[in-house]
Amino acid sequence: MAEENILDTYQSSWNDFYAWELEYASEAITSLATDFPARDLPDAEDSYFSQDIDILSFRPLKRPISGVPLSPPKDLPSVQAHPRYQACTPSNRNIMAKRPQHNPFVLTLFIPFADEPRFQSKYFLEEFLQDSDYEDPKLFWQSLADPDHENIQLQAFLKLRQLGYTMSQIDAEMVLPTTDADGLLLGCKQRDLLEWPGMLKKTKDDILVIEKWDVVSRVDSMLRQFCPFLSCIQPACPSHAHDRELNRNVKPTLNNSSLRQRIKSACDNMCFAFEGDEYIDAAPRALMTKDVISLIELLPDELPCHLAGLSRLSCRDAFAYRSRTFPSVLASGPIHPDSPSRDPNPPPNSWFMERSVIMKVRAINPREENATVTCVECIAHVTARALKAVSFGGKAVRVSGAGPRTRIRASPHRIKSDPSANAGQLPGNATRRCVVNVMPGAEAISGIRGYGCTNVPLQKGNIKTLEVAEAKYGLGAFATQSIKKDEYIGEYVGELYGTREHTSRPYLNLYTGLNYLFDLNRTLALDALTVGNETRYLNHSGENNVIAVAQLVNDEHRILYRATKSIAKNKELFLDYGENYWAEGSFEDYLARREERKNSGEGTDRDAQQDDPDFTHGSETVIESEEA
Ligand SMILES: C[S@@+](CC[C@H](N)C(=O)[O-])C[C@H]1O[C@@H](n2cnc3c(N)ncnc32)[C@H](O)[C@@H]1O
Repeated sequence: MAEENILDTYQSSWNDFYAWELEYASEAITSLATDFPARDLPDAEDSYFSQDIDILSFRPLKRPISGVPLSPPKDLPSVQAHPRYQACTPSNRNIMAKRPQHNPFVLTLFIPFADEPRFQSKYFLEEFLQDSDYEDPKLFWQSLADPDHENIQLQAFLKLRQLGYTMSQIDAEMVLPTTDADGLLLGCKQRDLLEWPGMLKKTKDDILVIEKWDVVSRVDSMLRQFCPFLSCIQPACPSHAHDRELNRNVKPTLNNSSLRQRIKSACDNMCFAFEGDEYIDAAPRALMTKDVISLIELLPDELPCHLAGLSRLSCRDAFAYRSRTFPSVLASGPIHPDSPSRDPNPPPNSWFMERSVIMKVRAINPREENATVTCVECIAHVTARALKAVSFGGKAVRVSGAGPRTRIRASPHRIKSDPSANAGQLPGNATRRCVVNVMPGAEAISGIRGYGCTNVPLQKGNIKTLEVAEAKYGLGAFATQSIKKDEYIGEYVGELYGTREHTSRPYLNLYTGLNYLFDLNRTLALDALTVGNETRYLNHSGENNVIAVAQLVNDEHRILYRATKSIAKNKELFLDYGENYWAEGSFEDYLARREERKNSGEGTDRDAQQDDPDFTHGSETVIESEEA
């Protein structure tokens, strides 16, 4: 009986959801199916779009789960698809590609272009298998987890709760995924579930009856599914890729001064780096709720900047509430003798202030020792204590006074540089001093040469709007306004991965004739095939009007596009891809080389590339320090 009721409830949730969702999805997709604007092109006859265009049409859903009959959805309109492009997820920043697994099972959902004989699926699968770093991997079909199911199952669960079923009764029938740690509620893949008319909304009471729906479980599940850096919402975020376990019942090991030592960059103007201990009493009491206290108790050594992201407090409030929760953190010196705050190479005391001051004192000549300058744009509530060890041009500077007209003095001894600044393959002499949120005047001095941080436009995201339209070589990027010489255009973003990983990508690129790979250096590449923005549409020309420049921003190696000459409105933007880009020739050349190697027992083209120190497959960049 219980099983029947659960099935019925599941069925009705399913029907309600799809009665709404198909129409919603249809509207959303129809609104995307716009025509590209027509342009007068010199070679319109070899237009890329003379090829067949697929028609995407919706079909009624099959029964998605055995035992749950569905009422057929109503017919939906056909939508004309864009020309044959693989999906491009708009993104304003790089994301880490999935790393190759040391796993005997290589999973695939489908083989792209499998119905086209020229594609040669067997070769693709050979390459695809090499994406695993396991010696003898085997290929498996992967079943697709539909995100809609989470919505429906959660809805059914809430309805059953309302009918008086307990969690263990629901679990016992095994119709819905179980509610334990790996089950429906805590294993939920989505943070934001869709809402539809008539759905049961989770009220505060509903949340309370779900035994594990407390802040500890939520944080725990977030740590398992998303970036371990709590305030970051990117799954598999490249900048914060480190493992972290959730500690329970732990006491803080860092006092406030150790926390201050740990901060390498301020999160915003409300960062605790700007506040002294006097703020602890001044912070508003009303915001210090039970959930906030649970969070602080759960993560007692978390930086306030991270706690702020999770608790939706300002960083300085998170700092104040931590100090109130654990009054011992006010003591000076490590709280425990083995405290991790005993960093052998702690960053300079006023690391953050160092950066803000550097940007404001551009009148100083870095070669001039003992010059006294006035810090004209220092943030008003900077304290003299925080400014005691600032540096400029590699020289330590002394500070006297505080506030907007703080005076700083250069002295001949060098300040110790941050030991992690050159970790990884970072370009040239790039440094990471230029952090934009703390430099209100930075845009004014973000010139190409001379004083200032050239990476500021990247950090600010001040991009030029580009129009993507049909061009001589497929789609191209066009200026929607005139762009001046040396102006910043945008950032080339994509999936970040090792040049030796994802060996099946180049095969696909050669087949489609569309290659969005961009070598960052000899070991790292960006691929905008499935994740990117308008800059992926810049075509190649030897007479380019744009160059790509590698820059370092907050520890990350990023690609900035800049105009090399003035570009009039409506003109196409071109980049010089460099010789290596075209080195592999056509798909047919590649297949012929491959056959030849196979017959002579020499292995694949990829093996040859691995042995070739000069092999690269992306565009070339200019490497530039972020401080000119
Ligand atoms: C980074 S994408 C540029 C955008 C591309 N046109 C599109 O439609 O998505 C690079 C691809 O554009 C095409 N392409 C760009 N410049 C070209 C050129 N000068 N000659 C021939 N093909 C070009 C090639 O197919 C190349 O793999």
